[in-house]
This record gives sequence, C-alpha cells and structure tokens, in this order.
Amino acid sequence: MGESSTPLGRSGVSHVLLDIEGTTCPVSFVADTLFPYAAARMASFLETEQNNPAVLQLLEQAAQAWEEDDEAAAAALRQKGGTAIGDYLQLLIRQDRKLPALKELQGLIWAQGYANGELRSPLFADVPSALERWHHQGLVLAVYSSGSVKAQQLLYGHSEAGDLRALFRFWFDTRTGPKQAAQSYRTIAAAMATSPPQVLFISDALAECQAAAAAGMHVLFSDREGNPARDPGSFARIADYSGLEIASPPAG
Ligand SMILES: CSCCC(=O)C(=O)COP(=O)(O)O
Ligand SMILES: [Mg+2]
Repeated sequence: MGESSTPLGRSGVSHVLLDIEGTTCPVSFVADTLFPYAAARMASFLETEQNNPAVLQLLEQAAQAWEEDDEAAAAALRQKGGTAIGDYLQLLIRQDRKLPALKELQGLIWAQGYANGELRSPLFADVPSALERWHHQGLVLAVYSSGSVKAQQLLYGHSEAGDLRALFRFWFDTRTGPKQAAQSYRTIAAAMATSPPQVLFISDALAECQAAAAAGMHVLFSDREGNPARDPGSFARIADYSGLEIASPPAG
C-alpha cells in the first residue's frame, strides 16, 4: 500500500465501499473520455429521446435545479432567456458538477458507447485482482460514486479486465445523498445491513473521506497517479491495493 500501513488486520471490517474516479479508475478516463463523449452527443441524444418519459423526467429535474442554481455562470445563462436546457447541461459537464439528473443522462449516453464498443473502461492495474481477492475472502464490496448506478455498472461491466459486476453486492450514487455528508455514509451502512465501523471507505476526495470518517467508517485516502488533489489530510494514503490485506470477516 501507500506511504503508511493501516491496521485493518483486526479492524472488524467486513465491507469495502469504493469511490470510482481517482480511486479505482483514472481521472483521465472520466475527464478526457467519458465527459467529452457525453458532451458531444448530448444534443442529438435529447433530440432522439424527446418523447422518452424517463428522459423528460430527468430534464424536468435538471430544469428545476437550474432555476435554483445561484452559481454565476448558471444564473447568467438563465438571464439570457430562452436558452435551452442542453446549454445548462453542457455547463454542468464543463464545471464537473454532480447533479444526479445530469449523471443519469450521461449514463444513458455512455450506454450507447459501451454497447457499440467505442467505450471500454481502464482500471488501475492492481484493482481487478484486489477486488477478486477481497470478494473471495468474503468481504462485501460496494460502490459509491457520483456517476449514476447505471454508469457504475456500465463501467465495471465493460472494463479492460472484463465484466466485474458480480464482485459487487451494492451500488450507491448521489440519489442516496451527497458524498460530502456524513449522513449519506450512515444511510449506506444501514442499506448494507451493517454499521459504519465495519466499513472501509476509499476515496480521492478529502471531503468525502472526512464525511465517511465522521460517520464512523474506516477511511483510506486514494492517492493515485494523475489525481488532481493529493492532500490526504489526516488520513492514511493508499496508492495500490496489492499490499492491502483486510482480515476476513468471521464466518456465518
Ligand atoms: C461511474 S463512471 C463516471 C464517474 C462520474 O461521472 C463522476 O463524476 C466521478 O465521480 P466519483 O464520485 O466516482 O469520483
Ligand atoms: Mg473520486
């Protein structure tokens, strides 16, 4: 593992909750491939899906968020008047804002790219074997990402290491709650029928690490090559899972 060793051997950890971008998957794939892929196809997707009730519902949610959005560029776009919701969605993509409706629309667009072979997700080299090892040990694996659950399942279902979805038992996105709020981690622990001290959370975002720790989870800060933020605060860093041994949970 990274610079420090973490005493997870006797920690009682039975669940591992993983962020995706900057944690199991390079930031560059999300920022330089996935986001531009969705941005380039958003207008034609909205045109094609204009009678799809699920898409219309997501657009209503985005329009509502836009009305309440005080951020300067969003407000300026609103004041222009008559501007299409597509322009607001493009703004959110450029700003890497994590609005759930946008994340679900992105997931629907990426689904087409994964299906036609244009997209395939790279994971950090140590990740697939660590997931296999932990799963084999009886640890419960779960995902918590700003990407929609559909997008998460697409990413792990079309990874360069194959379809890894079966290794995960639970999937959570920001419909469960913001990743910077301690309550979200309590909700996730409850949804997995466990308690926060039995969960190890790994993320590259310090605010997410702090929220999970405040809820009582074990936390490691993901310090991967290419991550824009490398300050771990008070958390132990991890750069590679090859040496991350987590004691198996008691049987039964
Ligand atoms: C699930 S793949 C796309 C990831 C994404 O859209 C994103 O915003 C990354 O956020 P994360 O919480 O995984 O760091
Ligand atoms: Mg992340």
